Amino acid sequence: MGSRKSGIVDPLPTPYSLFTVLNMTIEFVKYHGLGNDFILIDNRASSEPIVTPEQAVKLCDRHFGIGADGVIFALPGTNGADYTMRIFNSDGSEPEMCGNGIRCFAKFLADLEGSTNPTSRLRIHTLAGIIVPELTADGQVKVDMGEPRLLAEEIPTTLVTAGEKVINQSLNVAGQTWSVTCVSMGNPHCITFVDDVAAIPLEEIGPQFEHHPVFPQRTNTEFIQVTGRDYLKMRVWERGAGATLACGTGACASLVAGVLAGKCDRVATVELPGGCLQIEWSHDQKLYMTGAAERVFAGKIE
Ligand SMILES: N[C@@H](CCC[C@H](N)C(=O)O)C(=O)O
Repeated sequence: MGSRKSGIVDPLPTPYSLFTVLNMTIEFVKYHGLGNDFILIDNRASSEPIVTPEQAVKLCDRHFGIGADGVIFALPGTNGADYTMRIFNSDGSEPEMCGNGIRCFAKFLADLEGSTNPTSRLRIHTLAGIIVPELTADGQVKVDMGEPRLLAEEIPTTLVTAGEKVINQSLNVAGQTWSVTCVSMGNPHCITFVDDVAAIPLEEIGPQFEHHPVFPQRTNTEFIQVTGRDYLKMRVWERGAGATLACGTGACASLVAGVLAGKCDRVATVELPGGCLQIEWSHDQKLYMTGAAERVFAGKIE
């Protein structure tokens, strides 16, 4: 930015205020789930997000905007659901689902509705289907995340032929062969087990997994170190958001991959840089994720 190389001057960023970008006043609340942070917008008066993907990129900017991994909209429910959740990643792309985001969403709705009922369960319509979060008595949120999908076309990936599963398949990334397992939680995940998660050069290899040609819709990538049959350490490179402090769908997908590989039990703690999630792959085949979601602050762009 603004640097001089061989006589070419790169343009400096054009200054902007968020109000000029949006051209309207917007109220928002910032939440995080284990440091995976989101701007929540009350969009109940309209069935389309009131912010465009391009505007969301600017809201998420950590230097010129509010700063977040994504923007989440609370829209009216459809097909019998109580609400609809839509989300834009910080690069403006729209994922099907977000695990940490839906816990924040449940807290946001409780705040909007003034509900403190610890047993309230909501049916939330997402692009990954109906997801059911529930506020627990200890202030956490437990989410019925639905069933994982394992077929190549459901991920989607071309790593194996349609109808097959990707379990411990070789994938060449950054000149290295990785053994990967792919799981969809509505959104795509590529999981690889490593001896030491701390040693993974995430910023360097994360983008190479994300944009690998075998993933036509890109992918989220999880690096997992198994430290016990009920304890996984995870680092994540998220599609459309980069290295984040946590990923709820990624933690669920990683537990499934661990069970399929015979490396862990069906109930485990997943430790992420931002904290821990409790994940269960129940015998009804559904994933249940339990963890924190915290309100950070409320604001108004004007
Ligand atoms: N952080 C989220 C996942 C958000 C979506 C992801 N970046 C994608 O594009 O699929 C989570 O907690 O699940």
